[in-house]
Amino acid sequence: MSTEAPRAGEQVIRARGLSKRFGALTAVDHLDLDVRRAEVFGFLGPNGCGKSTTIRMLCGLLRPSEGEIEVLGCHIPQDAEALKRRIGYMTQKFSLYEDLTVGENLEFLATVHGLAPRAAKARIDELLERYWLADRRKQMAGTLSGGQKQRLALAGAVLHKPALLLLDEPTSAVDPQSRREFWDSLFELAEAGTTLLVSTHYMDEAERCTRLGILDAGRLVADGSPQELMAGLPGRPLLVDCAQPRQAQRALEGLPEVLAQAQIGAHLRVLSGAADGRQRVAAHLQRAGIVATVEDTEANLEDVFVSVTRRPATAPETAP
Ligand SMILES: Nc1ncnc2c1ncn2[C@@H]1O[C@H](COP(=O)(O)OP(=O)(O)OP(=O)(O)O)[C@@H](O)[C@H]1O
Repeated sequence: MSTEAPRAGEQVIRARGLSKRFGALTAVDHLDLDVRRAEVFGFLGPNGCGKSTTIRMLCGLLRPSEGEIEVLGCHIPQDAEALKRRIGYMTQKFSLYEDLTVGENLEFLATVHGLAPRAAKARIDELLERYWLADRRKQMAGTLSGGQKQRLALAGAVLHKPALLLLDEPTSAVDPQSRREFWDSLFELAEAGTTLLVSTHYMDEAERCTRLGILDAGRLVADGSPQELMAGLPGRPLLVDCAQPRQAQRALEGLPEVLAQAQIGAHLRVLSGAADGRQRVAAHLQRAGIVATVEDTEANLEDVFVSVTRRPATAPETAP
């Protein structure tokens, strides 16, 4: 087991054949995963596809049914205790002590991590400044706003300067401004050499990742940089603008030139597998009596998501 901090380009997470079964349900199904130092690796996938289960196995919190895991040179689950001192883990529930003040939450964590009192005080002062919480030090954590709780949870997760930070939907409970600020903080950490694995349902967040893994029903169905994944789309994306996108979607169902389609807002996005897909889709809609304009459009990550999972991405608050 290595105790050194990983060097640039060095592998931080390596998983092979990772599986987790809960009774008859296979939540994670023979997953291979490689994450290198200072990557911001985004984990995407529909609800229930196995993201949290995978993250919990990588942290050593959940025992795999099958497979090998090596994180920061630690073999999991054997070296799970040693690994816990070198990683940070944060979930959407934030895991704060609501009846302790902001300062007391961090002091408690400093004790857990065995920081000497003087070093703990300096580190806590630094983190309270960095995450705009200095004026909240004496406030009960339970009375903080969602964005403030999120910043306190991040401060707690990085208190011991972990080499790897695993974040499970850390932004699902906060507003768009707090989400952007939170991601700026994540990039600061990555620039300083921290490796990040973060699960999200937000495509704007996924676009900011250096690499993405998309899970579907426990399997890794896509892996690459956002640019690579968009360049590798199997068809051409089309934007269908019409008054009844659902009706248009039904009319196009089953056509051989339609590889995938999803309603995004008031539009229908169609992935066409034919060179003359735009004309064919327009003609088909016209024959079905649907008034629509069909345009070629730039590929985006939503198209990638739909093409590999056959479902539109759903942000947590809009999930069924
Ligand atoms: N302890 C458990 N016991 C039984 N089933 C479980 C347990 N934990 C997770 N599951 C099941 O495993 C599957 C994967 O769950 P997981 O939480 O990993 O998905 P997810 O991708 O993180 O979902 P979401 O995006 O909704 O958070 C789900 O069907 C879930 O119900």
